[in-house]
Amino acid sequence: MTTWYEEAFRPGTEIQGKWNGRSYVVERLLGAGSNGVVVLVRRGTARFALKAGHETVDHQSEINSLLAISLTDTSFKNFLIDADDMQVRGKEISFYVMRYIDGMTISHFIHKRGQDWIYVIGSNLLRKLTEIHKSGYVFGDLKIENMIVSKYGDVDLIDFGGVTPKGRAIKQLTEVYDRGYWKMGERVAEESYDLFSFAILLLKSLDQRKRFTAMNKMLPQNRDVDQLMVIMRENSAAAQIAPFLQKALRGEFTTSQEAFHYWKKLISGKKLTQPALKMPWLKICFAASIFIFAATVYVYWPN
Ligand SMILES: Nc1ncnc2c1ncn2[C@@H]1O[C@H](COP(=O)(O)OP(=O)(O)OP(=O)(O)O)[C@@H](O)[C@H]1O
Repeated sequence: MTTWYEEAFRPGTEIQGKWNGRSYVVERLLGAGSNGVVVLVRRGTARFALKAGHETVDHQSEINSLLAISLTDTSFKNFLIDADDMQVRGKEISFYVMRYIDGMTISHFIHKRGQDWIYVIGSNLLRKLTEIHKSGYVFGDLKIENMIVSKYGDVDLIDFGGVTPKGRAIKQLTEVYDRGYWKMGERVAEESYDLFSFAILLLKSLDQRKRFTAMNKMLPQNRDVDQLMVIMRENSAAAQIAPFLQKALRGEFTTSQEAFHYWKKLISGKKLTQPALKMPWLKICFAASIFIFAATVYVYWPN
C-alpha cells in the first residue's frame, strides 16, 4: 500500500510553497518519523532537506525552535531555509526546508570506521552543544537518531523539536536519554540535562552487547546509573572516557564548556595513561574536524 507521502513526494515531483512561492523538486525520501516526513529536494543546483509535518502544533513548535537557533551567531545560522504550506490531495500540509546533511548515524559510523572515532565525534558533538548552550538554549532531545555524522567525524544535529530556552521544562524527550527516567535530576532545560543525554548517547553507540534494549523495559525501582558502569567496563573505548561519563551522568558538570575542557584533557592523554589513546591519526582527524568547523563558521558568519 502506498502512503500519502510516498505519493506526494515521488521523485521528480515539484513542491510549490503557497506563501513564499519557492518551488523544490523531490529527489528521494530520507526518512519518516513520528513528527513528519523528510525528503531530499533540489532548488536549482542546491540540495536541501524538506520536512513535512503531520501534527501542525508540533511542527510549528519545531519550526519556532529551529528559527530561534537559526538566528544565533553559531554554526546553526541559516540552518532553516524556508517554511511554508503545500497542497496534498486538497489538504494543506506545512513544511520547512533546512540544510541537507549527507552522512550516517553515529552507530553506523562507528561500526564502519571503528570505535576510536568516538573521541573525535564526541568532541564535535560537545562543541555543538556548547554553541547551543551559549545561545541560551538546551537541545533537549539529544539521541542517536537526532544527529548525523559525516566524513571526518563531523557532527550535525537534526530535529530541533526539543530545543528549549534555559530554565523551562523540557518539552520533548526520549526515555532512556532522560535523566528523569534514571532519577538523576529534574526535566528542566539546563546544560547538565543535555550532558546527561550526551553520556547516554556515547554509551549507547558503543553498546555492542545491546544492553540498552533491556533498559527500555526496566521497572522504575531498578533504574540505576550504576548499571551503565557495566557497559563502561566491558567496552575499551567507553572505559577510556569513563571519568567523563561518570561526571556527566552524575550531573557534576554545570556547563558544557566545563565538560568540554575536561573532555579535551582526558582525550589528549593528560589524565589517561592507556596506550590506546596515543593515536597520531586521531590527532590528525581532530585537527581536520576543527578546520572543517572553522570553515563552516566562516561560510555562515554574517557578512
Ligand atoms: N537536515 C537533514 N539532512 C539529512 N537528513 C535528514 C535531515 N533531517 C532529517 N533527516 C533524515 O530524516 C529522518 C527523520 O527526521 P526527523 O528525526 O527530523 O523526523 P521525526 O519525524 O522528528 O523523527 P522522530 O520520530 O525520530 O522524532 C532522520 O532520521 C534523517 O535520516
